[in-house]
Amino acid sequence: MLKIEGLSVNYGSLRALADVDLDVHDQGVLHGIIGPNGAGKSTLLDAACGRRRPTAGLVRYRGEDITKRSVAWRRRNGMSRSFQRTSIFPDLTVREQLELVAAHLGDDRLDDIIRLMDLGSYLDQQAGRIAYGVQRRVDVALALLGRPNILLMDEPGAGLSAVETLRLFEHLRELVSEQKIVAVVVEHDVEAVFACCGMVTVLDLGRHLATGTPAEIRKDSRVIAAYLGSAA
Ligand SMILES: Nc1ncnc2c1ncn2[C@@H]1O[C@H](COP(=O)(O)OP(=O)(O)OP(=O)(O)O)[C@@H](O)[C@H]1O
Repeated sequence: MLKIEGLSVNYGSLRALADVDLDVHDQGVLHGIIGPNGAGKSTLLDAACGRRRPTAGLVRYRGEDITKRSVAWRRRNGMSRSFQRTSIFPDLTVREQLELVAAHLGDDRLDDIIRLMDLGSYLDQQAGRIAYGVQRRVDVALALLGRPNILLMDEPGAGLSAVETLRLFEHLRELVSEQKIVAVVVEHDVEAVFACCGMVTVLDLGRHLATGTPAEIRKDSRVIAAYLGSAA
C-alpha cells in the first residue's frame, strides 16, 4: 500500500532522513513509528503525505510512484493525515464540524466514526471547550472522514497522560481493525505503541533501525542501545 524506498530528506545542510526504506501494507493493523527526538519521524510522515519533497528516493502508493504528487492529489486518492496539533475549529460544536467535513467529502459514515471514536456524548459541546483528550479524538475522526485507504497520524497522544494515550490507542486499534484501513502512527509513548500496534518501525538519527512486531522490537539489541535502554 505505502512503500518508501531509499528516502532522504535534507533541511539545508541537515540530513533529517537518510536512505530510509519502509513497507506498510497490512490492512487493519496499526503501524507505529518510534524513535528519539529528532529521529526524523515527522519528516517521514511529511514526505509520505506530500508536504515535504524528498531529496532522494521514492514514495509509492498502491504500486504507483507518487513522489511528485501534491498533498491534494494524495488526499483525493485516499491518503489522510492528522497532526500533532489538533486541527479542529474551536467555535463550532463537535457535531457541526464533523458534519461540515463529512458533507464536504461526501462521507455518509459519520455515525460509525462517532461511535468508534466514542464521541456521542460530546456532539453538542463547543469543540474548543471539551477536554484535550477528546479534542484529539475529534481530530482523528476528522482525518477518518472521506474514507481514507491510509491514515497517517503524527503523535495523536501529544499532551495526553499515559492513561489517556493508551485509551486513545485502544480506540485507534479498534477503528483501524474495523475499517480495514492501513494506519501509520508516530508516537513517543512506546508503551501505548507496544500495546496496540501490530508492527513497529524504529528510526534513529534519520536512519531506519528496525521494523518488526512489538515483541521483536523490544528485544532488538540495536533498538535497546539506541532508544529503549533499560525501559525494554
Ligand atoms: N522545517 C525544518 N527545518 C529545519 N530542520 C528541521 C525542520 N523540521 C525538522 N528539522 C530537523 O530535522 C530533524 C528531524 O526532525 P523530525 O521533526 O522529523 O524528527 P522527529 O523524530 O519527528 O522528532 P520529535 O520526536 O522531536 O518530534 C531534527 O534534527 C529537526 O531539528
